[in-house]
Amino acid sequence: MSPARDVPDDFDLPPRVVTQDADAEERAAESALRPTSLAELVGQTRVRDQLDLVLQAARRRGTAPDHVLLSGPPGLGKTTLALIIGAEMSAPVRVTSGPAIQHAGDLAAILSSLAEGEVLFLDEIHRMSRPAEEMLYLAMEDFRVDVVVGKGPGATAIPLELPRFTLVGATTRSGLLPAPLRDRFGFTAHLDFYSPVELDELLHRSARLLGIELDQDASTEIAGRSRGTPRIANRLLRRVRDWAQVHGGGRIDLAAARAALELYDVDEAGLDRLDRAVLQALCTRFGGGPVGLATLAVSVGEETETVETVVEPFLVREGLLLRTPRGRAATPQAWAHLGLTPPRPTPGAAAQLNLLEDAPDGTFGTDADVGPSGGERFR
Ligand SMILES: Nc1ncnc2c1ncn2[C@@H]1O[C@H](COP(=O)(O)OP(=O)(O)OP(=O)(O)O)[C@@H](O)[C@H]1O
Ligand SMILES: [Mg+2]
Repeated sequence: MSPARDVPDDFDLPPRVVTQDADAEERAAESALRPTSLAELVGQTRVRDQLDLVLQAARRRGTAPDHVLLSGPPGLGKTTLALIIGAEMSAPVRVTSGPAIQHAGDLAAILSSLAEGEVLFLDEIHRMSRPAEEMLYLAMEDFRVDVVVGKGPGATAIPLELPRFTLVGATTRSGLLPAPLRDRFGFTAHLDFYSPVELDELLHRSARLLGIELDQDASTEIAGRSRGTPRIANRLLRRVRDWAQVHGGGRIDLAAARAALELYDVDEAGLDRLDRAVLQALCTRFGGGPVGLATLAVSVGEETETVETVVEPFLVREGLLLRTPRGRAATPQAWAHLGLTPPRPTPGAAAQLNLLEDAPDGTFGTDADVGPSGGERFR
C-alpha cells in the first residue's frame, strides 16, 4: 500500500492518465493495437469460446450469425470484438452509434443500404431514440422496416424487406436497455475486467507491435496499475515508452516503469490523484463518512457526476469505498491505502455500516450492469 500523500485543497487536475475513456487521438493510436481475430484476442476466454462457436456455426450454415450484444465498462474490448466479428465472417462492418441516430429515418436509411451478411455495429445502443429503437425491433426480428410515408391520418406504412444482417450492439449500461431490445439479441456477452496476468500478456503483445523492448518486471508493474483495463494498460505503456526514450536507452525496465508512473501520479493500486483526493477527503475531513456524494464532490472541487461515474466505480470495486443510503463511507482498506489510522470504531459502528450497505435493488449503484463475470447470461 502506498504511503500517505497530501493533496492540496485546491489543485488543477491534469488530464487523467487512468481514465477509461479515450479521445479521438487515442482511438487512432488504439486501432494499431487492436487484435483482428478471435485467436489474437487476449483474455475473455469464455466470451471468445462462446462467440467462436456462434460464428463457426453461422459459417457452416452459410448465414449471417445471430445478433450480438456486447456489454461492459469502457476500454475492455467491445469495439474490438465487433470488428473481429466482421473479420471472422469476412463481412464488411458498418459503424454507427446510438447518439448519431436521432430519428427513425436515420436508422431506416442505414438499414436499407446494408448488404447481405453485413455487420452493423451500433455503439452506445442505450442512447438511441425511442422511435428508432422500435424500428430496430422489427428489423432485428423480421428483417423488415416499415417506412412511413405522409403525415396524419393519410400516412401509410410501406414495408421494406432488408437483407439478413448481423446487428452488434455495444453498451456500457446494459441495465438501461429495454427488455424487448435485449431479448432480440441471440447472443449476449458481458465483458469483465482483465486479470493482471492477462494484462501482462496484452502488454507484451502491444510492445511487440510497437517495437518496444519491455522487461518482464516492468510489464508486471504496469499491468498491476492498469485497473483491469486494456485501454489503460496500452496508454500507460505508451507513457512509459516516452519516459524510457527521453531518459533512458528506450528499453523499458522496472526503474523506467516506476519513474514514469510516479510522474503521472498512478500509484501501486492504479489510483491517481483524483481517486486519492476523494479518499483523503472522505477519511480526513469527514471522519470516514458516511457523507453525501454532493458534499464529497464539492470538497475535491469536482462535479458530482465525475465523482460518481469516473472515480467511484473503481474505488467500490477495489473495496475502498462503500455506497450507502446515507452517503459514501471509507472502508478499512481505504485508510490503510492512504497510510492513515482509522478512528476507533464506536460501539455498534460496524453493525451500522452493514445496515447501510447498498440497497439490494441497486438504487445506489451506477455500475449495476457490471455484473457477474464473463460470457453469455441466459435469463
Ligand atoms: N482482449 C483484448 N486483447 C487485446 N487488446 C485489447 C483487448 N481488448 C481491448 N484491447 C485494446 O484496448 C483498446 C480499447 O478497446 P476497445 O476500443 O475495443 O474498448 P471498448 O470496450 O469499445 O471501449 P468504449 O466503451 O470506450 O468504446 C483497443 O486499443 C484494443 O486494442
Ligand atoms: Mg468502443
